[in-house]
Amino acid sequence: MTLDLDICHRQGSFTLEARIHSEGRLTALFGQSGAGKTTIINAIGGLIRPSQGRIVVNGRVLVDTQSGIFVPKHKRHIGTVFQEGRLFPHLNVRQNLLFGRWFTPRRERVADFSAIVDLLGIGHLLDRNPATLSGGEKQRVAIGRALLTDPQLLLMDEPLASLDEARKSEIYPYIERLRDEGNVPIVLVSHSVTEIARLATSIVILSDGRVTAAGPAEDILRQTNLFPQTGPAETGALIETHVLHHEEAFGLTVLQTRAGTLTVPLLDLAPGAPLRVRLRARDIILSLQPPEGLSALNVLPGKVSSIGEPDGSSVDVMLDCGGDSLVARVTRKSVERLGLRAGLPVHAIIKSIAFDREAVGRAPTEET
Ligand SMILES: Nc1ncnc2c1ncn2[C@@H]1O[C@H](COP(=O)(O)OP(=O)(O)OP(=O)(O)O)[C@@H](O)[C@H]1O
Repeated sequence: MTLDLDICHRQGSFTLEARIHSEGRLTALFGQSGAGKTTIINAIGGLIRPSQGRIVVNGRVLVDTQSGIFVPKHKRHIGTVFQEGRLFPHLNVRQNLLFGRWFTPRRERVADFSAIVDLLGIGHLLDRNPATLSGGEKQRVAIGRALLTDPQLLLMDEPLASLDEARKSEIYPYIERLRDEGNVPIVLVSHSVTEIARLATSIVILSDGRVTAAGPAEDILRQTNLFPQTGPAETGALIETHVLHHEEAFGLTVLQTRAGTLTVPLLDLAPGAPLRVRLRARDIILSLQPPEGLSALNVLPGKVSSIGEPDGSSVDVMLDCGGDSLVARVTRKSVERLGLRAGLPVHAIIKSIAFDREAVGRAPTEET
């Protein structure tokens, strides 16, 4: 899918001036409260009319203020999922799911009800009333309802914001499947680094109504300075791995990366399954020698590729570990003490705490 958006919109004292080009299957709009994320979603969905500019989805012009084009909301074929699922309380789950269909002419109905129900794991909920569902279940039904309208694009405005961490972890795999198998590109609004690291293929960062950075998720997340609020704590590298084998006696799974293996808590996946692993910059320690007598199980050899600008007492050290780009956040003092410089061979020691559940997700599969 391609999304081309170049708009200017004023609302009150706020001005949005955003230009976005994305080919990602799941494009995350990330930024602090008030940055303009929802305004962009509303402009794409047709809820607001931008003061100026163009919006083109998959080559179809939805808005072009110069030539007076403004496709109305109901003709855009765009599905939206909001923070609160907004299910109809008087309809059961099946009726909620089918509701969206009523607005799609019969000949244009392509979405397969059972396939969507299976994808989202909501088959057992069909006769239930929304009031009896958990927050995560409600959101899965809301996603299903949006998909059944046969959208060409799915907008998700902080769909997980009202859920606790456990519910979020429960729903991530469904969004990953949707991203990889659903054939509907997604634009997701989020202000959680954890969420975008897990789900996004492309990231657009917004600040005060402007795009401050945009690109493939792995390129953006490595630049911890782009995330001044949460960056140093949460950002880092995304690497693609696959399951090598399990060590069930120890409750562990061994993953293959380009530079070596990583051992993580046992995963219920077959050998060969592709995975995306987030390695946070703050969870990586550097050593000049191969470490010995250490409890950490994960050590990847590599070399320093560059050293970032200091940020207070810390600095980001970019590493090349067999072709995987990692980033370690260390103190300036360590840089000096270890004599770190581009080209120097090092060992990246990854703290075992780095592998909490939400940091290990399914790797986006190639678009077909
Ligand atoms: N109808 C409106 N009239 C005037 N100002 C508005 C209107 N709607 C939104 N704004 C302002 O526009 C700015 C951007 O709002 P927007 O909802 O797009 O931000 P956001 O990045 O989605 O924030 P959040 O993460 O809090 O949802 C904010 O300063 C908001 O107060």
